[in-house]
Amino acid sequence: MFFLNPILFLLLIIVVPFLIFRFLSRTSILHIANNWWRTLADKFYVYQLYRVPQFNDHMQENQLYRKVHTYLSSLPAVEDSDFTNLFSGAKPNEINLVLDPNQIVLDNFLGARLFWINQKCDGSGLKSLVLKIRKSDKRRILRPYLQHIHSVFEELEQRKDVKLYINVEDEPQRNGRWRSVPFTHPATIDSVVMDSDLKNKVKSDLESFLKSKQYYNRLGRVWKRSYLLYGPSGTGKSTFIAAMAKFLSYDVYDVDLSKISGDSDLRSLLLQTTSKSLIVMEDLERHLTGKSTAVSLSGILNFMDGIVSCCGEERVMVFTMNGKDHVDPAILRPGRIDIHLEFPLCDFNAFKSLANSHLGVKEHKLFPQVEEMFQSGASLSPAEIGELMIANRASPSRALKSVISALQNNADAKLGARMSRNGSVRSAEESGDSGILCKDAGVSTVKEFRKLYGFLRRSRRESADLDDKEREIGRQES
Ligand SMILES: Nc1ncnc2c1ncn2[C@@H]1O[C@H](COP(=O)(O)OP(=O)(O)OP(=O)(O)O)[C@@H](O)[C@H]1O
Ligand SMILES: [Mg+2]
Repeated sequence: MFFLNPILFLLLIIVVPFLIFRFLSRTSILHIANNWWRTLADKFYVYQLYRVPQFNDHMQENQLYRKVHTYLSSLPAVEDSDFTNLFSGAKPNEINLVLDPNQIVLDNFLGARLFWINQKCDGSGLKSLVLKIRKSDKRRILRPYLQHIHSVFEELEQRKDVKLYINVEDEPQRNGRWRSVPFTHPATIDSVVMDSDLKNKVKSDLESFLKSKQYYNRLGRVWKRSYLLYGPSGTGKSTFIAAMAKFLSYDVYDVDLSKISGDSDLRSLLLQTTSKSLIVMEDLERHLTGKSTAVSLSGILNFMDGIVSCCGEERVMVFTMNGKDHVDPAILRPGRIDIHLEFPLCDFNAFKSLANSHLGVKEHKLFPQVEEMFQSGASLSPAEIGELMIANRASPSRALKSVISALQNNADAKLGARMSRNGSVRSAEESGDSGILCKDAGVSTVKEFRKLYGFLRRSRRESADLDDKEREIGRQES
């Protein structure tokens, strides 16, 4: 008999349940049964709910929401949940998991089960995270759990990528006014061409700012530092801002004043910025002198003083201008602007740094000619020189010649401008309107012109000679 054979019987009671379990585990039946059991067990507990909204009534960002959101996104439970969103990250091959509206994430802490529900209110579009916790666990768990979220968030912040936030037009149906993208600008403070002493001073100033929380608190001052970067176009102001953000590992908030509807709008935008951020206002003097923004001078002064910032914590403000001559001195006073950094046009030293970084050239036979051009007063921005070098990087000689000819054009243009100014001075003299000072200035200017004009003719000749020589060498080589 089959049942009397003990070996066959043993095989049957082991193999059959194994096969059944294997079949069930490959389908969703076990998973469904497990979920039903959990739902049923949950019915026997009383739960308490805590809502963490993204914004308060004044549309100021709730920092706890940001912390919880970052914490939840890092949990393996998000990966294991039945439904979640996948987005490509800033780095190649990086995939980010992003919570779906109404997704529930389960977390375990000190033996307690906690649920987070990612809620989106349909009418307003505002988001919030709802924590569901058993009442019996609440007293034991809640405080240490929130503390745990805070510590994990701080740890994640150390490793996070920097973001660039841009303010958009007011869209009430969307969340907040800032849109963010990963900030991947390649500039570093070392890659920006500027005086090396100045560079080191800025670095140590930023480093000491980072360590000065207690100091600012003791003084009762907002923990912030303000920089003014000023200089002609293409001298590296925006590039330096990117380098500062990278140095500090701070997010960048780029305030576009033309998209702000008034002082209160500027204030509410600032309330939505976070600490550890670099807040940037570019071309400030253009906005102040023109009609490109609805923000008033006093709105900007309040913003600079940081009195409107919610927590006044760890913010570096950077303003840029092409020149500060026509700017209200109230803006520039100490305390509002802590550090003034000038970004000048290239001199010969800056040119040599650019030649080194862009062409890999430390010395060249054309350098003396370039130096003479700078000494005569010709100048170009690092952006202009850098572009010429990049375009001709295959041939350093060609790159340097194109820089020389651009410097010559610049000198010609300056000469032309001064000649025409001088002409108008002379006609004013002839009409008897000018004072004695103008005559003196006219005489010295004529001397300068002669010097510059003689130099230009000489340098053109030298450059032509060099071209001939190179052509000759080229012919001989071929
Ligand atoms: N000092 C510099 N060192 C290295 N690169 C520079 C420097 N200045 C300018 N550049 C290069 O020139 C380009 C333009 O520079 P950037 O936009 O930073 O100038 P800017 O001063 O902000 O000009 P604008 O006033 O017009 O906004 C960038 O690609 C940058 O790499
Ligand atoms: Mg710029």
